[in-house]
Amino acid sequence: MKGGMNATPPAMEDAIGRGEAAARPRRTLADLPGPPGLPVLGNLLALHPDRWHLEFERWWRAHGDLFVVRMGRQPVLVVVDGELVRDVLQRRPAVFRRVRAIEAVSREADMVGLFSADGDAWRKQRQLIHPTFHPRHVEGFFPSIRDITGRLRELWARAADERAARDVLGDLMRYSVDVTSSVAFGRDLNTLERGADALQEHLQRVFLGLNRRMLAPLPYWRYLGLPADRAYDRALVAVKRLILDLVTAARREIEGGADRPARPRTLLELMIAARDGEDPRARLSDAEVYANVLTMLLAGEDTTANTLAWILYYLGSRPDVQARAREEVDRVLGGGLIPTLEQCKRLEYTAAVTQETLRLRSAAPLLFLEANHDTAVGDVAVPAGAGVVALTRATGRKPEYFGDPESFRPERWLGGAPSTLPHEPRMALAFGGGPRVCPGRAMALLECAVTVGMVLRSFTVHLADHTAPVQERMAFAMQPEGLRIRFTKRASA
Ligand code: HEM
Repeated sequence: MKGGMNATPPAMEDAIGRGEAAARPRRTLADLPGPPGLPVLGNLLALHPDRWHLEFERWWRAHGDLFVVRMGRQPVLVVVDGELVRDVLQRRPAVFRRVRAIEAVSREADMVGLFSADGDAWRKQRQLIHPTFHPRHVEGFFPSIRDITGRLRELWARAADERAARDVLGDLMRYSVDVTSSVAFGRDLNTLERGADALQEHLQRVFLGLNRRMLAPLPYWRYLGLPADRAYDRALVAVKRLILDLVTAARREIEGGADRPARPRTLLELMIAARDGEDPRARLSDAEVYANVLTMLLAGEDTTANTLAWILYYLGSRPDVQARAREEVDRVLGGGLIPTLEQCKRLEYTAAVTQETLRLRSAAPLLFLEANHDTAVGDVAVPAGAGVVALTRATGRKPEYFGDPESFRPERWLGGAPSTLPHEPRMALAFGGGPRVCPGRAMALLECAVTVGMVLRSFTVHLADHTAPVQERMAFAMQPEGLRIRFTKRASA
C-alpha cells in the first residue's frame, strides 16, 4: 500500500486549495482509539450480518468521533464529526471514492451507473443525469405516483375492512417498485395488485445478488458457482435483455427522423435525450442508460419503502404526532383523498415528520469510502487505499447538532418560534452530501408526502402489537423488522 499506516502524507493541496483548515497531520491511524480485535480477523467477527451498523454506532459511543476498526488486517477510519464527514464527502471524486468493491461487482454485471462509477466516468454521468431529476421532471412524474398511491389506499382500505394487521414494509416495497419502474422506464408493473411480476422477481434476484457480492469478504463466485449465483446470472441476462429493448425502442422514437422528438416521459427517455451544455457531443451510451435505469431501480426502491415504513412506525407509536399531522392533512386536503402536487408542497408538518424519521432512521446510516491517494482527515494521516466509513446517521444524533437527539421531535424542523435546542440541518446527512449527494431526494420526499397525506386522510394508524419490539435490520437498506400496522378507517374518509 502506498504510504503505509505510519506514513505522513504530502502537503494537503486538495484541502489547502479549498481554504479548509489544513493543519499538517499530527496523528496516524495507529494513534487512534478503537475496539480491540483478533490478530487476523480484526473486528470482523463482531459485525452481526443483519445489525452491523449498530455495532459501528456502539463503537462510536465507546471511542468517540474519530476511531479505527480493523476489517481483517486493514485498518478503516470511522468518522462521525460532522465537519469532517462533510469534508470527506465533499472531496469526491478526486480524493475519496466509493469503496472499490462496489464498482468491481457492478462492472461484472455491466452496470456501472451513477452510484458505482467513479472518477471521470462518474463526472460524465452525473453531468448528464443530474438534470433529469430537475423538479420540473419530477413533478411531471407526479400523476403516475398519485395513481399508484390510490392503489395503495385501496389495498389498505380492504385490510381495514378485514381488521387485518399488515406487513406494511412488503406493501411499500411493492408500491415503490411500481412507482420507480413507471418513472424509470414507463412500465407499470402493478405488483401492488397483481403480486410479483416476472421482471420484478428477476430484479429482486439481481439486487440481492449485488448486495451479497458487494459485502462478501472474498469474490468466491469467480471460483464457485453456487445455485444462488447461477440464478443471479440468469436474472441479470433477462433484465438486461428487457431494458436494452426498451432503450432501443426509446432511442428510435426520440432520435428517429421525422416524427421526433416525442417529449421525454420517463427517466430512461430523459437520459437518452440528455446533452451536456458544454460538450454537445457527450451522450450516454446504451450501456450507460441501461446501467442507470437499473441503478435508479436499485437506489430508489428499498430506500424509499423503508423510510415510509419507519414513518408509519412513528405515527403508530406517537399518537400526538399523528393527531397533529392529521389536523394538517385535513386542513390542506379538504374533501380530497389523495394530495395533489400543490397540496403536497403545503404539508409542512408532514414534511417535518419525514425529516425527523430520516434523521433517526436513515435508510443508509453509513457510507463506505476509500482514499484515492495519501491525504488527511482532520489531523489524521490517511494513506492511499485506506477505507473510510462516514457514519452519517450518528452525525445526526450528536447533541451539539440536534438537541435532545434521541427524541423524535418533528417540530425541530419547523420555522417559527426559535428553539433553545441546537439545530444544524446541514448535519442531517440521510441523503449523503457533497457532489455525490442523492439525486433522487426530491422524488423520494414527494413520494413520502403523497403517501403520508393519503394515509392520514383515510386511516388511523396503529401499531398492531405495542409489546412486540420493532428492530433495525440492515438489508439493502435499514429496515424496521417486525413492523405490523393495523389501519382503521376514519369516518370522514
Ligand atoms: C428516502 C429515500 C432515499 C434515501 C434515504 C437515499 C439515500 C441516498 C444516499 C445516502 C446516497 C449516497 C450519497 C453520497 O454518497 O453522498 C444516495 C445516492 C444515490 N441515490 Fe438515493 N436515496 C433515496 C432515494 C432515491 C431515489 C428515489 C433515487 C432515484 C430514483 C435515488 C438515486 C440515487 C442515486 C443514483 C445515487 C448515486 C449518486 C451518485 O453517486 O452520484 N435515491 N442515496
